[in-house]
Amino acid sequence: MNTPVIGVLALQGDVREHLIALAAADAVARPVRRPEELAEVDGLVIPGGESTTISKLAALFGMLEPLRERVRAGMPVYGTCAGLIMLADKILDPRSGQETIGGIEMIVRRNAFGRQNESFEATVDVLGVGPVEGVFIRAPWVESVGAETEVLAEHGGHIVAVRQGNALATSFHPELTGDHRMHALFVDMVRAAG
Ligand SMILES: NC(=O)CC[C@H](N)C(=O)O
Repeated sequence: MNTPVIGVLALQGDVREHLIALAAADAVARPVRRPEELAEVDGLVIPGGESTTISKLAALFGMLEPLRERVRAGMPVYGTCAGLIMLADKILDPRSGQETIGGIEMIVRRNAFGRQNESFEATVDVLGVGPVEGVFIRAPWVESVGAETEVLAEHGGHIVAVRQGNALATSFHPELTGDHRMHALFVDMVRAAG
């Protein structure tokens, strides 16, 4: 594959920052809102924001099933924060009616780091990448993972980065730091899948 085309799910959340980070990591990046747009990308980033809102809008825009299908078919996907929640097979504390795309065998806890610690930065050692500065904003953590899920990083004894096949997810926001190594890792995954 030459330059991979990577979409950023643009229903809600910090879309622009991901578009910039992907472009810096040598991908062609574009927003994706509709099934026709999803069909044209080689990989997809699901940004942070509010997972309940993203879930609602994905259903409203007729995107939930197309997203599930493409993830099931092996399209590389990277979820950050609320995006990680969207990739979980199970949410421990969902709002009523809250749906996910799924794809990673894991159970996640929303807003897990608690009120005292709603937003913070921490250095996180990511397997295969090294130490990165993680920005956590009302972040989830991963309570437990299945046999096929690889844990890439922990913070304070909690899982904050995982990978299963072509699906990557982090509790933190790498798009806010100007360090594009997590996006570069994902662009490599998209290239390898093509
Ligand atoms: N920064 C974020 O993406 C926050 C996630 C949010 N707390 C949620 O449950 O969706």
